[in-house]
Amino acid sequence: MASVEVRSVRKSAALRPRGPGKLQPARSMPLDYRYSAAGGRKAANGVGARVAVAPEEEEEEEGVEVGVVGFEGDADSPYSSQAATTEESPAGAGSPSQRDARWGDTSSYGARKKHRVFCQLPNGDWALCTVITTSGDDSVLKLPEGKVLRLKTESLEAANPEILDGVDDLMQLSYLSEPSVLYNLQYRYSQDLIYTKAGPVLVAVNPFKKVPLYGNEYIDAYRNKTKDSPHVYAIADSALREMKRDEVNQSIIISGESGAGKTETAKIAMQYLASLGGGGGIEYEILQTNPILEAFGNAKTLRNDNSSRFGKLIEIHFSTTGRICGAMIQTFGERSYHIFYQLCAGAPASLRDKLNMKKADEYKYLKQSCCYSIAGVDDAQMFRTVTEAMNIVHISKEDQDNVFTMVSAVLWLGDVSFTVIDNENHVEIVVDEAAETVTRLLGCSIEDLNLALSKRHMKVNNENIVQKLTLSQAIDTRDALAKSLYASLFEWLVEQINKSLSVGKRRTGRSISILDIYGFESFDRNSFEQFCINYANERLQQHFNRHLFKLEQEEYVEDGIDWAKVEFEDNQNCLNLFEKKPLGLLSLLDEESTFPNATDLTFANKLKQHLNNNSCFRGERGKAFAVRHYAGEVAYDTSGFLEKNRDLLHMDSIQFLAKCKSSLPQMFASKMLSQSDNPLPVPYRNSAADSQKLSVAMKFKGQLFQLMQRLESTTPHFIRCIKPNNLQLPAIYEQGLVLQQLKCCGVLEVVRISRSGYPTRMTHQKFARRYGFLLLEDVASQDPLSVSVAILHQFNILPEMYQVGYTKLFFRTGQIGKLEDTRNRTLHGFKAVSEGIKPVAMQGNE
Ligand SMILES: Nc1ncnc2c1ncn2[C@@H]1O[C@H](COP(=O)(O)OP(=O)(O)OP(=O)(O)O)[C@@H](O)[C@H]1O
Repeated sequence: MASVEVRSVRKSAALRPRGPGKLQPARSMPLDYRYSAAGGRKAANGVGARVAVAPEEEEEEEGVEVGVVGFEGDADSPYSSQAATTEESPAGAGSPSQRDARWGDTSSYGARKKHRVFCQLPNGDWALCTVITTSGDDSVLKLPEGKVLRLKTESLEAANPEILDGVDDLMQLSYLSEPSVLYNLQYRYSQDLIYTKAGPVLVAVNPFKKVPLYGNEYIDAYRNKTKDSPHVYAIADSALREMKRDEVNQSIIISGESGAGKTETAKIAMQYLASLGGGGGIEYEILQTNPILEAFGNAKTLRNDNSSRFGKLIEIHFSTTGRICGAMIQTFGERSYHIFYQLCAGAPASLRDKLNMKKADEYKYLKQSCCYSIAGVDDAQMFRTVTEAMNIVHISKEDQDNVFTMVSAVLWLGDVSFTVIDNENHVEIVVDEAAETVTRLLGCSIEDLNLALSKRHMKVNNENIVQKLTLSQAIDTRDALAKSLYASLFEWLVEQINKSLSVGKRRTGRSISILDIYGFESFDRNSFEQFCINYANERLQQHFNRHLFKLEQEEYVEDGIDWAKVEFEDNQNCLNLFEKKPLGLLSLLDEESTFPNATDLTFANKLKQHLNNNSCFRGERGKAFAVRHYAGEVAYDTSGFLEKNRDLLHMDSIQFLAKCKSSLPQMFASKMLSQSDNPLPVPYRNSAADSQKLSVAMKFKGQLFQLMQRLESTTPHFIRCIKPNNLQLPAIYEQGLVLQQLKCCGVLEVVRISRSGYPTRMTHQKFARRYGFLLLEDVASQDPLSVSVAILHQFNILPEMYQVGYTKLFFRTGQIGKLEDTRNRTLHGFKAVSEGIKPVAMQGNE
């Protein structure tokens, strides 16, 4: 979206911080929201169920032996034979076990002496405690810090035995309740184990400090498989292996809220791929795109000191030998900028003179935030890092100068001021240092600049007239020009980077794409930006659902294996609400944007008129409406929607750029003109209603569709980044905040389905071809199914760990990995691990 104002740099309404609890609480989520039974409502129950503990009772209970957790041999233990099942078990109404039955993981549960349980504290957090006694409906519990309290037994949640504390895959938890998951992640987080698997998904909790988990030693360990704990490296490694093994493009899809760690995670994944696939030098260039994109595309916001204001897909291409041979970056969305501060702080004297640079706090656009530095960041040093990175990705010195000239022009444009020349508030620009510097940097005359910013050509009743602009119109025109110059500059820069990384003829079609996209947003006030971001997240969620729930289960059914369907929340209805033609949110927005007399209020009324019966839509008072997103309900304020959606840079401004003598403005203008497929001759395309230019929302939708298409042809690997606190500080883990994010991305359902499902599959042919040589006999002439079954027997894969479908074998997690290890060891000439098997034939192997 080119809709973020330049003046929003480092602080703007759109980038306001998200304070604790700003995401909608369960109360405001859809009524049928799947977690409601276990989440917010229970908070009320838990707290309401509290009964005061009399001091003497406390005394008495203190005497009871605590601290020993004895689960072995206990009928209620998750380790008892019937409890080990992953199937849902019936449970008493309203009991925690019933609530958790939805997770399909709990056996019938009753609080027993010495059991560990979770109880909910008045602040809503869950605390792990020990049952001291149970009598009637109540249990007396001991909190970790020694306090004793009495609660209704039915408000308690079963806790897993100590042996499961901190397991590295949530799938291993016997009780998969919200408190268990929160506790497990917190347990690991407190030991700097920030990565945890949730079945196929990697959960990454932002440490907000350096953790000793990266670098060559770790990369080697994951490459050589001497480490297998959850890690971004492990995900990147799987992507690389699967790309080679299956000859299918891969994607690593990283999502999470602002400040959750997506960009860092993307860099860590790139680092691993560069290290394993590198050698030719291009990998270094790819890594160096990060400082450039961050300088021009990231800004300090109150939520994140280095917040990406754009989405990024980087496609890394590999040669047939598995070496990186190029990359391509696609960006989408809004952008704002560290580079202003870096240029002010770091430009060498000659450049400073040439661009007539001032200090950051002297520019109007930068003054508004009163925030000129970021703790721990040296802007001048960053400027040198950026220019060095530009050298590495082959952006010539001349082009670099042109880029910084534009950055300076944007800053100086903000300082261009106006004088009122008549009593109708019409204006002219003030010819001062600002105006003169802008004209020098862009290569135009003062007259041209004045004309562009103070007058507008209009077509009224087929007649061309020149309208003088009022002060506020002139300011808007100036800001729109600055914003558009910057947006064009960013786009151009990405194009140059792509040229430099271009794969050209070396392209093999094999690639790993890393997607770093802004997460779901819900603030007190949500505008057009949140509307677009949340729409994108609905699409991505559907991709996630499709791969982890829908396709997976469809495949089981199609292949005829024994499978009980697991329900999941499909967000198709919400996507329809956005995309349906002609009565979806986007179509209605576009239609209204083309009416000259339409206002944000008429738009809101139109939505209410047509969509009130849609279960995902709720009309609100005045200009507001709410959407029931998969992650909760968000209320949008339509103020500014139409203007932001039109986002028209007036033709006078485009023509002004086209006339400038500097090379970049000319290039930007011709691009803007070519992007517009308006049939009218240019001089007459003068009003918003005339323009056939794609609306911002439609452009966004188009980019999103392209992105989804690209992702659809890849095998996805998902990483969900979690922000443990809003303070950007280490060692603070806010349960409510973490839970909200886990809910937003359906982590618990994924674990549930993966635990009972068969995430790895392979056709009989491929399986026989790949592992057949490990059998003692010559299998070339046998049919693939018999060979497959023979392999399964040979390697003692337990019957509950796989299913044989019509066309494929389906495995529970981890089974193929064992076979793969054996295959690799055998291929490398080692003795096969399993019962002294030696290969007799190597037929059919790659
Ligand atoms: N693995 C990590 N190790 C150390 N610090 C981290 C890690 N991941 C994130 N951080 C810290 O958190 C900050 C925010 O991370 P990042 O910029 O990646 O968030 P983001 O999700 O991309 O946010 P946005 O959507 O606003 O761009 C980083 O600047 C860094 O300080």
